[in-house]
Amino acid sequence: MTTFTAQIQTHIPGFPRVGEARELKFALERHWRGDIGEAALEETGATLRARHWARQRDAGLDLVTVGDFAFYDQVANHIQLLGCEPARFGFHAGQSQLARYFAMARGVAGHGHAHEHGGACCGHHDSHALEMTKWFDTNYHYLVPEFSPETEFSLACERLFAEVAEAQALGHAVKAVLIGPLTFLWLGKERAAGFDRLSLLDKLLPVYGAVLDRLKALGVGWVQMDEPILGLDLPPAWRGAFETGYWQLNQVGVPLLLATYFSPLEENVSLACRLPVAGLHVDGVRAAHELTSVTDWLPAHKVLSVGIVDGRNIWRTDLDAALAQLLPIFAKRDGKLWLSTSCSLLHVPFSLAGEHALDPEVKSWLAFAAEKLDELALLKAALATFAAQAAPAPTALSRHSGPSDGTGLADGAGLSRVTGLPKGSGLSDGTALPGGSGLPGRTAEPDAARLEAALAASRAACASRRASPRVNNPAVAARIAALAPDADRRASPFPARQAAQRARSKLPAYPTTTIGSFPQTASIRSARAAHKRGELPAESYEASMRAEIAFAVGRQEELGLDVLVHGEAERNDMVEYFGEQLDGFAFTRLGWVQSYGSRCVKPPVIYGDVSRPRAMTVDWTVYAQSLTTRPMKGMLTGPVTILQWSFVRDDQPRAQTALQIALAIRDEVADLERAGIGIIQIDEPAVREGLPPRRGRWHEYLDWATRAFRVAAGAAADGTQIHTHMCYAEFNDILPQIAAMDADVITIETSRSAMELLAGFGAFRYPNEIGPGVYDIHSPRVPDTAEMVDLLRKASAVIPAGQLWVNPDCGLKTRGWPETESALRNMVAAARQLRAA
Ligand SMILES: CN1c2c(nc(N)[nH]c2=O)NC[C@@H]1CNc1ccc(C(=O)N[C@@H](CCC(=O)N[C@@H](CCC(=O)N[C@@H](CCC(=O)O)C(=O)O)C(=O)O)C(=O)O)cc1
Ligand SMILES: N[C@@H](CCS)C(=O)O
Ligand SMILES: [Zn+2]
Repeated sequence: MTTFTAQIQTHIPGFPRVGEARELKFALERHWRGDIGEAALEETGATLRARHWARQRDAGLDLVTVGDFAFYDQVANHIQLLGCEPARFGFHAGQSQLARYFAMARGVAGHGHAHEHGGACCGHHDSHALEMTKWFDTNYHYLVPEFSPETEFSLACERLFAEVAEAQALGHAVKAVLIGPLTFLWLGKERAAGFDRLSLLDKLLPVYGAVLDRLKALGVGWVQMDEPILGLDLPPAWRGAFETGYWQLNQVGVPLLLATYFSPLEENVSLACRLPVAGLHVDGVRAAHELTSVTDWLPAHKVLSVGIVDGRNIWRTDLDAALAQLLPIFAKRDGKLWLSTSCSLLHVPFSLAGEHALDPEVKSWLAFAAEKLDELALLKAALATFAAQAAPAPTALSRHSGPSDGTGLADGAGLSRVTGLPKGSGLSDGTALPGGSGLPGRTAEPDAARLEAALAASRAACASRRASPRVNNPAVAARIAALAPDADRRASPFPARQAAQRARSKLPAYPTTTIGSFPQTASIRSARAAHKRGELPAESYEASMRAEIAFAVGRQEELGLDVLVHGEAERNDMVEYFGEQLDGFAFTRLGWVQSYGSRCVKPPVIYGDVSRPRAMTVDWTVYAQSLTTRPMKGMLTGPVTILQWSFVRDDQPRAQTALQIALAIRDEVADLERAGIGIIQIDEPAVREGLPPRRGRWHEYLDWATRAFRVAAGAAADGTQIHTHMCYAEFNDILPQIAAMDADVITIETSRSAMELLAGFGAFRYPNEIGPGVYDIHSPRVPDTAEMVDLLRKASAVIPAGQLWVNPDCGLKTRGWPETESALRNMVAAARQLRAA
């Protein structure tokens, strides 16, 4: 067994950094408010790192990961490490590196305040924060590096090396992690026309070399180089650059583990396998079907790290299935195998330990970051045990390193050809063994009984999830089976609907509206927190939310907006709020996941068929409408966004889950309509980020995703105006599909890409009405009227004026009231100027 355990190593690509109780969030916000200094913030960082490394070691992992911590974002860390901070932040002598870092992440306003984050705001004094965009298909936002022909690189920050030393001083075996040079360049954006950022590679590689030299000098055993772009459609020049780049980096002589995740490698399998590195990590969940070819192609002297535990979702691993997958690979790799999570655990919550309110059955189906560490340790122990039982020494396993023989196992290995598991192991008989659920820790090698009990507990949980009556709801299945083929079509085409809606609402030209949320003030949040703690009765909580709604409606009337919103005071989050009210969803108490900087979200868990037991938004909306004679816009989150920002069941296609959510939203639309609401917005900001990494699969996704939206909206009468809203992404490459969603009005974020996006909409001749965001809500800066008039004039040049709406880029929940009111006042004035002209 010792021989096998020595050859099986466990590690993770990264760990959540915000802390079990969001300690980092609170420390950051205190620091930004000026309540604590840098030393105290640094101390929080060091405490969290130490705790998280201890977690990894105590769970039994062989290596702890260093370099995954960041005070704001891991890409921003690399911008500082590699010395390519844009010069515009007015850095000055004596300014600390951390202050420079936050300036870059949050912007520096000329008027003495920091911006919350990116966006092309404050262009006139050019100190706006770096843009933020989605990290691949996750709900995490990274800061976008900026590149131009003048960009220079240098080893400019000691932080990574200090963290390595910190971990070593604590006695850990360290694997450092870096974003690889190709992925770093790919994620950046060119700030000069006609410039190709790949041309910077020659300048960048020596700096990576210097970083690796330093890590080597520190005695780091392994460096994980994250290159997830190997799972994308790469232009040939980028593929070629991997060969030259890694040849150069390999010269340093520190073992490199090339890490890919989120997507299969496909045509890049052979490239990834032959690069001159010491090991390759692959996503064993999303690229499970490639495990055999990678196992076959990867030269025998290299380490294969299989990301067998899902780092993107929260389901407990089916350990039997995982072992069945691993055993043949293990045999082919001569017993030398690394086990890991598919990707960094940044994307899952910290631990299930505090989830006392979660239904115990559902809870038993889940594994968050801490539990996933235990799963890895368990898989290692099981694999070593089975291998030891099957053969006394690794030499008895296959030495075969060529293409698969089909069985995946060497003759004489003594493993069942059906399951890949040793006969009598108890793994393949499906019986749930009694015993503790405690998974093995590092303190002692788990004895056979403990291992068997832990495996049995895992098996029982997976079996309970498969068989549970709460997962399948026959009424939902019946409704989907009976869904009319034209359920995704409105009764009439857009021109007829537009006429009916204009007759009903009688809005002026350039109608003004907002995207839905108004400031989520500290008093709103603390009222909700008190209510959740049981200290504020439901009636008092509801009364205070009604007062907030009345306040927001009053302000909007006073500002002269045309289409009002209730302001979303009662919503903790635009997805979680709906998840809490839908059947088939579970929600957590502490299941926070970092979204950007200090901001977190708590994604709900979709574990079963989705249905809507009762109306979710009607009372609040009707109350808001009762306060005004102006149209009140109902506010819903769309099916694709609810799907994308939740943890989704993996036992049926995502398309099916999206359709179930769509039917629930469809019923809400019908209820709002019946209650007299004539304008309903169905937000779909996450449509773009749901696109599969490979373009070849876009079509299939866009078909079901846009249909889900149309099903949600499809029952609305012609005179009911359906809006949708999108933000946080570039949309120009999916304009036909956005148009096919057939919303009557789309409000869309435009300020980050200036009016580039609108040019796309204009060129495409987007057929319905559009509200291009006329100001960036991510900054407290108040844009003046002239600036917004200018943007609207530019918009009118490409889109017929009769199609245009006037609104901010996105919701105002992260803003304060003073800047919100001033900005909206200027926005209404801008619309009036255009009308007058
Ligand atoms: C539009 N965006 C969203 C994304 N994903 C979502 N699921 N939701 C989104 O809105 N992805 C893309 C963008 C990302 N943008 C943001 C913007 C803002 C936040 C944010 O502000 N997050 C808050 C948490 C919001 C929340 O859920 N609040 C709850 C609980 C609040 C809380 O922590 N309460 C404390 C006590 C507070 C007190 O005053 O006593 C507690 O419970 O301990 C609520 O309002 O009830 C954040 O703070 O990070 C996220 C993404
Ligand atoms: N209605 C939501 C959309 C955010 S993308 C809001 O206004 O916050
Ligand atoms: Zn938005």
